[in-house]
Amino acid sequence: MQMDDPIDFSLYLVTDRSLLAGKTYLETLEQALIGGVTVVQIREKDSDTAEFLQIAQESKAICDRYKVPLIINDRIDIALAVDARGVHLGQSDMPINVARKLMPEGSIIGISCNSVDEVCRARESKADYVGLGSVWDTQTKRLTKVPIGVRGLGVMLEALDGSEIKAVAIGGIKSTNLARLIHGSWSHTSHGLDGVAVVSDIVAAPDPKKAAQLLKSTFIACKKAALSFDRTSLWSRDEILDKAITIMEGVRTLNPVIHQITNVVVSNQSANITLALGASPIMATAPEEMSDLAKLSGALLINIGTLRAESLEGMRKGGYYGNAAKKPVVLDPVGVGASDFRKSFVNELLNSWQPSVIKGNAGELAVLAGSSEAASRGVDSTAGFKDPVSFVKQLARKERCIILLTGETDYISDGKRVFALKNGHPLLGKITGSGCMLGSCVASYCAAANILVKAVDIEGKLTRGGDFLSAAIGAVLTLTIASELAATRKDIGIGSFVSILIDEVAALQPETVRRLAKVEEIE
Ligand SMILES: Nc1ncnc2c1ncn2[C@@H]1O[C@H](COP(=O)(O)OP(=O)(O)OP(=O)(O)O)[C@@H](O)[C@H]1O
Ligand SMILES: Cc1ncsc1CCO
Repeated sequence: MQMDDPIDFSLYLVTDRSLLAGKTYLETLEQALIGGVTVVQIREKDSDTAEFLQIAQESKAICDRYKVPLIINDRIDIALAVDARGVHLGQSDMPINVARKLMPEGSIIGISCNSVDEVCRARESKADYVGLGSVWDTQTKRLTKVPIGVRGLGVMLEALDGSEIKAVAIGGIKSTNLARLIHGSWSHTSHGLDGVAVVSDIVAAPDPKKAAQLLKSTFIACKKAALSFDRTSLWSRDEILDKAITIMEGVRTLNPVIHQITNVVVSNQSANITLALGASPIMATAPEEMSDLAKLSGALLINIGTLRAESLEGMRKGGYYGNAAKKPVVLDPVGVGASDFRKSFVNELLNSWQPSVIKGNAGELAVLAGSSEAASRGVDSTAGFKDPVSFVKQLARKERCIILLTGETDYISDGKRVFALKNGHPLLGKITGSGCMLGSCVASYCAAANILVKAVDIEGKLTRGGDFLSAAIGAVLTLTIASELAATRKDIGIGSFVSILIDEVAALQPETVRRLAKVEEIE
């Protein structure tokens, strides 16, 4: 191992002797190295110099044996004394330019950053890597700053675009939340993490080798899957329409169970439209049954329309188990702009799991994107975007999922391509829950799409297992074309429209969809 060999940051172990579970510190370190840790940082916040030095020397000898670089937290004197590969600094430790002068040429200097400003300063000071965190709340460090969550990492990574600086996330990272971290942190400019820093999931594990192996393989698989999001489907508009129709027929023959955690206003009409599509609804909210339902169902819809504090646990677990079971999860952030409660709730959910599709009206999606451009009042959108095409594309890239923006024209993007769908009838805007029913259609179509490709695509299942772009397009076409047919009925009014719409969905023929579809790709 030479001083100028590039460091593999993928699994960065930060030590903490207070968390050891049975094994000695050195045994734990060695097991972690055998398990695949790629870089080690010795953090000894409570040791005196002599003890720190001894730990560092012993750690260095073991790391050398496994050809893994050693980094010392904060103490440049200890780093020099043991000939460590580098130092890791906090914001209130020695400035990087001073540390650079003290350390031998070619040393690695990293710094902890909690904000975009700190990342920009690290970039100006020419840090070699940044430790971004804390991602989640953690027991291993007394947090002085609010956790940034996975969705706060993307903007920090974006601030490193065009630089060679590596980035690792830190804070509460475990094998169980790693998938969410990798996907959710990806910036809309396609900048991903170079690695993850882990403390307790390895140090406090009964089997540190196994823990490290699991973290490493999960990191590699998730990074590969996250990269696959950048591949867009190459099908033409007509092929996508064919696929949407195949999925429509697939729902009718496969009858997938669609688990829906939805609002109390629309629960009944959502269950009925799911049946009309040919799928089988189960409306269930108890956190205790989320794991079983994820295995049983083909997809999950999470709609926050009538949120309560008690809803959080079920929705958090639902999405988590949905991801774990590789089932599509559709998020409908109804009225997210109406209150801070809804906003922080959705943020919390998106920090816990990866949606496959997010659907919403302009007001809702503007809030998710942190944009003030589109206005809303309660659950209704009152104005749209000047440039909906770029908006959906950017948001799809940021959230790394399909975005469906509803309105008179619906826009659907996978982050690369955008389709505009112009079917529908003004009566859809007059009834309550048309968007919510559309959420049920999207979840049903994603379930069928996921089953239809199951054998083909093993990677990237988290967000891209099925052809969710075609599924979302098919779902919109089904509801909106059915609405056009329903509206032609004699004496139709707001009340009867809902029932007739459900009848038309059940009776809709694939040829009718093909004939009436107004889908165009926007270049
Ligand atoms: N004026 C309209 N003309 C045509 N289609 C419409 C119109 N208004 C809504 N739609 C269709 O209705 C579906 C639901 O979209 P909408 O934007 O109304 O959802 P929403 O605001 O979330 O609804 P809700 O909050 O009532 O559930 C979309 O597919 C959209 O195309
Ligand atoms: C009216 C309403 N209020 C909360 S959810 C809902 C259904 C339409 O979004």
